[in-house]
Amino acid sequence: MDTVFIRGLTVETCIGVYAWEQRIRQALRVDVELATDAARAAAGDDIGGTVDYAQVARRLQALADGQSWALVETFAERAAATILDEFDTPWVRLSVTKAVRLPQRTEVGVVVERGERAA
Ligand SMILES: Nc1nc2c(c(=O)[nH]1)N=C([C@H](O)[C@@H](O)CO)CN2
Repeated sequence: MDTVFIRGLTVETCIGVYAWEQRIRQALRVDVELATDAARAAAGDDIGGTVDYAQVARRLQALADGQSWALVETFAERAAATILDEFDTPWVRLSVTKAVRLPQRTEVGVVVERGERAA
């Protein structure tokens, strides 16, 4: 199985379980891997034969812009479902990372994997 990936995409959204977090926007780092057939795309040398990672990145920012969330899990789940629904891929792994103070600056987050991964 081949993958297209996006690493280190920063999106801003309203996210957090505390009331103060629902009044601000915070940055999330999103890393995405999605299944594709790189040989098919390469044979035609055509963006139509693969998933356009630029379109995926724009869609994820639009999702982040359009709603507020309590949990990073919720954003990750919705982002994975959106990719499977709207792009030509059967499988996605998506990692969402948030910077917090615990009390020192720490990265936290979640990884979800959805769909069927071909052999
Ligand atoms: N499993 C999770 N635990 C926590 C989350 C979360 O989204 N998933 N969120 C918070 C707070 O919003 C925290 O990030 C504020 O700094 C705490 N635990």
